[in-house]
Amino acid sequence: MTLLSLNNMKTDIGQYAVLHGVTLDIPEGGVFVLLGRNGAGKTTTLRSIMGLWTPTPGSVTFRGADITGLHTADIARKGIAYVPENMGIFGGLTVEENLILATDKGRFDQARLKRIYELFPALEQFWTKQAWSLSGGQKQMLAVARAIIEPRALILIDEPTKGLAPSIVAAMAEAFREISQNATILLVEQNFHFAKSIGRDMAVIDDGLVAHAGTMADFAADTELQERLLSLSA
Ligand SMILES: Nc1ncnc2c1ncn2[C@@H]1O[C@H](COP(=O)(O)OP(=O)(O)OP(=O)(O)O)[C@@H](O)[C@H]1O
Repeated sequence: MTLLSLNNMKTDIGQYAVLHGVTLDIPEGGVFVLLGRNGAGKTTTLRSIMGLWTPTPGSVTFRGADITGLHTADIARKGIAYVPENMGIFGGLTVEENLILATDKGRFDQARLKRIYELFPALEQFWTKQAWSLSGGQKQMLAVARAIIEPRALILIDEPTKGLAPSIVAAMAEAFREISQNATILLVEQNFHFAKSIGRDMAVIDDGLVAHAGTMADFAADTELQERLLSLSA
């Protein structure tokens, strides 16, 4: 079943046309990966879904309802969370404060909190530490934890592995597999090996358009296509 549909999204940033008509269906469940070269329009696609840019023309349909042009907070309340590339955490606040601010009602659901501790034990360990003092990987874990502190159907995550050590990347992959049992993850990722290890479906954005969409297994097996669309050799 389709969870999110992007229909001919054209997004301008100031005077620049960045997306030229992105059309894509994201099925419910699992990890869907958006790949593409630098500057292709992946972040702009996530921001257009989240109402941080408004596609004109074009539309975003979530669970069958048109959410184009809604305020970001209203889009979040409909069940979409966003982990931006800069992570959006508050360095001067503790881990606990960062998480409580991400709750809907200013209090924790203890069962969800327990699950977050299981996924990311470092967050329990550093519960009272200010976020600036965490490592890069721990900050990323906090950012993802903020996105799942309330039940959300769709979690948009922008380049979570950037600059992280391989052991942290592996832990992140494990966490994403777990999270995607109960939610859909739309992941922008430059690390193709990471993307390949967790993605079920995928698309490549190139120059503001969807250049390819299909299963990750098929794409991973097609080195010629990878080379053409990503300039990668597997
Ligand atoms: N605020 C902005 N003002 C002007 N141009 C922008 C702005 N944000 C993005 N762009 C331009 O839009 C294009 C797409 O950017 P976007 O961040 O969506 O790409 P991306 O595929 O996510 O790439 P990257 O991996 O480098 O983040 C780029 O050419 C970028 O320079």
